[in-house]
Amino acid sequence: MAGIVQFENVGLRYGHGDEVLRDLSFTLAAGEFYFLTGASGAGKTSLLKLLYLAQRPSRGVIRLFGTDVVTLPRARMPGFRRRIGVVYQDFRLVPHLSIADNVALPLRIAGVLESEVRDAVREMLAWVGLSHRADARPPTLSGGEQQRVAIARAVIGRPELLVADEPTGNVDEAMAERLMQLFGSLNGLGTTVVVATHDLTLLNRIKAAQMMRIVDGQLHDPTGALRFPPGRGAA
Ligand SMILES: Nc1ncnc2c1ncn2[C@@H]1O[C@H](COP(=O)(O)OP(=O)(O)OP(=O)(O)O)[C@@H](O)[C@H]1O
Repeated sequence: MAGIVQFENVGLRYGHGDEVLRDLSFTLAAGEFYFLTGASGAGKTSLLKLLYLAQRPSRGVIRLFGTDVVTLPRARMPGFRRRIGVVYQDFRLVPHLSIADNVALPLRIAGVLESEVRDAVREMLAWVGLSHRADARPPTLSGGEQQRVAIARAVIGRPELLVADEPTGNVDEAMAERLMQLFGSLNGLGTTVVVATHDLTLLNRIKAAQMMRIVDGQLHDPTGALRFPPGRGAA
């Protein structure tokens, strides 16, 4: 399958510090499901930020949907970002909007008919078990509930690429299973999914998933190809 994301010798440093990501070269295939694992501080969030265009690399080439995004003019960034759903580690909900309006945001930005927006929001809130909180404001929700809203907002527009940073860090095991099913369904519809997590129990929930492990800022594979867990074989 075609590469939806290509990194070539990518490095990232913040300010004048040492590089926190080094020599990243890999391709993500369209329609695949990837887990990104690694110890705290290894660089998972930094790598995801490069993927969802919140950060530019200090060196190297990143191609997204076939386009070099490192040299992309700022004016073209929003068009690219709309093709990517993001579940931020800190949720980033809009505090003065209701839960339903937060979830509706990607569809409203895309100009979807209001009657369709309402149906889609109702369906999404039911999926994440929050139908009864549709009119609440984010600050009145628990951390786990806010995380579920963030997930509903990220997936509702069926993005081409979904990037999720510890998306089940605040929910119980049953909800984590349900959310992984949701990601799996989206993946079944063609979305490429990248989930960063510490939670190794998640990895077994998506049987066909591929693993990327980051160790101290480097993908743990000297060839730059994606690494698979022992016993699963190579790509
Ligand atoms: N904005 C920043 N400015 C300076 N250094 C940063 C910044 N963000 C991250 N870092 C550093 O980059 C390194 C990688 O951090 P990152 O958040 O990507 O790791 P992580 O694997 O996502 O960790 P965790 O699992 O704890 O979220 C760390 O050493 C961190 O201190």
